[in-house]
Amino acid sequence: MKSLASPPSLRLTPTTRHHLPSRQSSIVSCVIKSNSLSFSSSASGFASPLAVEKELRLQTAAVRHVTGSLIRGEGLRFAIVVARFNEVVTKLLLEGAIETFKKYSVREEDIEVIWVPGSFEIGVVAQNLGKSGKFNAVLCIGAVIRGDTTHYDAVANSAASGVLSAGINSGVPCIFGVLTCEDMDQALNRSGGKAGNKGAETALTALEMASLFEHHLK
Ligand SMILES: Nc1c(NC[C@H](O)[C@H](O)[C@H](O)CO)[nH]c(=O)[nH]c1=O
Ligand SMILES: CC(=O)[C@@H](O)COP(=O)(O)O
Repeated sequence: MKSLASPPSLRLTPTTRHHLPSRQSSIVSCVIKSNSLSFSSSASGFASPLAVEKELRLQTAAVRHVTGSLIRGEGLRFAIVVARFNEVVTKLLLEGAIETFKKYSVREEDIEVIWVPGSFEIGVVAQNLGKSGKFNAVLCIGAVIRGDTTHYDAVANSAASGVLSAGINSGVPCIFGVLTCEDMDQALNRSGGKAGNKGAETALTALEMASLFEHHLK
């Protein structure tokens, strides 16, 4: 029995039995388990696993897969909206984001940083920047940390829906880099501590989305 990795376009139900027409007009039976194919027979009248593999490749070769690239940052322009609230955290997230942009060949002069009082204010500014037509993506950075009241939920949810609306209304990718944490420890862990730097991670998302729009969706 031979097993081969399933191409990404073949998302078939686990353990479903499928009949695949072969070029010699015989029928091949195979069982698809998660991401691999197991062929049940090679008796006469059945194509060999190799023939099936070839067949599958032929069937999926025409499907176009489009993703943004992380290796073409040069020439892309980014705005970063940063909340001053919990600045000790947001400054670290910002540093992570800028370092990442530079690592991926984004020029310093193509990065603009705009400070706002708190995460609640990010959305309206992101939308304005998106609509300006000057940027390929807008990265939004903030840190919402739970206090004693329900204020946390209002700010965190407004920040998320504000950034989402900004992207949809402007047609420019607006990336959500706002931490929503239970306490300062969690926030510091995510801004260069034990859990990495979410600012750096969201910069990668911004690069991928900017490249997707620039090279494929315009
Ligand atoms: N508590 C947090 C805030 N609160 C401030 C709001 O974002 C806003 O500036 C104010 O309500 C005026 O509109 N902001 C954060 O970014 N993080 C918080 O934890
Ligand atoms: C998450 C916050 O907005 C925070 O500053 C508010 O704290 P509290 O809920 O104690 O008023």
